[in-house]
Amino acid sequence: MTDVQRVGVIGCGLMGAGIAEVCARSGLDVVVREIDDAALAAGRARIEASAGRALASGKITQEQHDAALGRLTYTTELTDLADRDLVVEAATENPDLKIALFAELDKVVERRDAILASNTSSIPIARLAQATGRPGQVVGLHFFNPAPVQKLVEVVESILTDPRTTARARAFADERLGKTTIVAPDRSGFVVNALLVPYLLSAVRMVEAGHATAEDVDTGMTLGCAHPMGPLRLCDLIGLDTLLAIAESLHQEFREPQYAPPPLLRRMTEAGFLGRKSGRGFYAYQP
Ligand SMILES: CC(=O)CC(=O)SCCNC(=O)CCNC(=O)[C@H](O)C(C)(C)COP(=O)(O)OP(=O)(O)OC[C@H]1O[C@@H](n2cnc3c(N)ncnc32)[C@H](O)[C@@H]1OP(=O)(O)O
Repeated sequence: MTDVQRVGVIGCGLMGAGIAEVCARSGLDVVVREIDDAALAAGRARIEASAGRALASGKITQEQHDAALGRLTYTTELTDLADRDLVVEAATENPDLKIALFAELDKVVERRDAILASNTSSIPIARLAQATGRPGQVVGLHFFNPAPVQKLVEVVESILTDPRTTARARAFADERLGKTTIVAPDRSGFVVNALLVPYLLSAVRMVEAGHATAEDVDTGMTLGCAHPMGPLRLCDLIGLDTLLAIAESLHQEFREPQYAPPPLLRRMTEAGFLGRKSGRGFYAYQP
């Protein structure tokens, strides 16, 4: 059984918002922390839009919708996470930022056996753990986008993680959030991205080389292989900046050409074509 009741979520971008929503819809008390008021308001709007969508499609009742939103508190102060049983960090994929956050969290979170988790998809959990005085309590909880829809959570155990923390993190995600967990190694890409990213990068290279259009690649994979969405739409959903960060991390770790980010991915990211979240990636999106 899980002993987690009070959850903190750091970062309310694509992933943080989804994770906070999943936790609130599972009956947990959730404090969401963002860096400033504007980011907080944007994150809140993201959560409310997604919960509204679940309500409109009949997935949840009006009562469940209202109760879930009522369980969320928004703050810009990290100290408001002091009484949390579990914190999931879902800030941008910047190692220095995350290391600094874990060092601060270590000072702030009062319960010494609280679980300090990261949703990182590319930064070693052991590196984050070492920024704290309780490395055994640090674990990866890697959700998939959109978090309210995708059933999987990778639980990433570092060489410093106490196996009891892994077991508690799994119980939390399996029993409390109703997800299915797999235990993944603390190496870049874990399990899913190690397989998925070379495929996505291959699709970008195909478009870059003029081998096929984005539309044709996507139609090929949705209708030919029954994938729910084609690889270029999926790049746009993940965010091209996030995909670039993951590819760079995989390439740095393994030095294999399959992980090398194609120049087109870099140029698009530099130009601010980040996919759905910026309104333009391989496709254009309505705001
Ligand atoms: C990069 C990493 O580190 C890890 C990753 O995240 S890798 C990315 C993993 N994700 C994927 O591979 C996504 C693959 N795609 C899909 O699963 C689906 O295409 C999709 C769920 C995104 C959209 O599904 P769809 O059938 O095309 O669209 P749609 O009918 O609008 O949505 C299906 C359901 O998902 C829900 N949904 C879609 N997008 C959502 C979102 N952003 N937030 C919340 N719910 C969402 C909808 O409400 C809908 O629910 P109902 O069936 O109850 O109505």
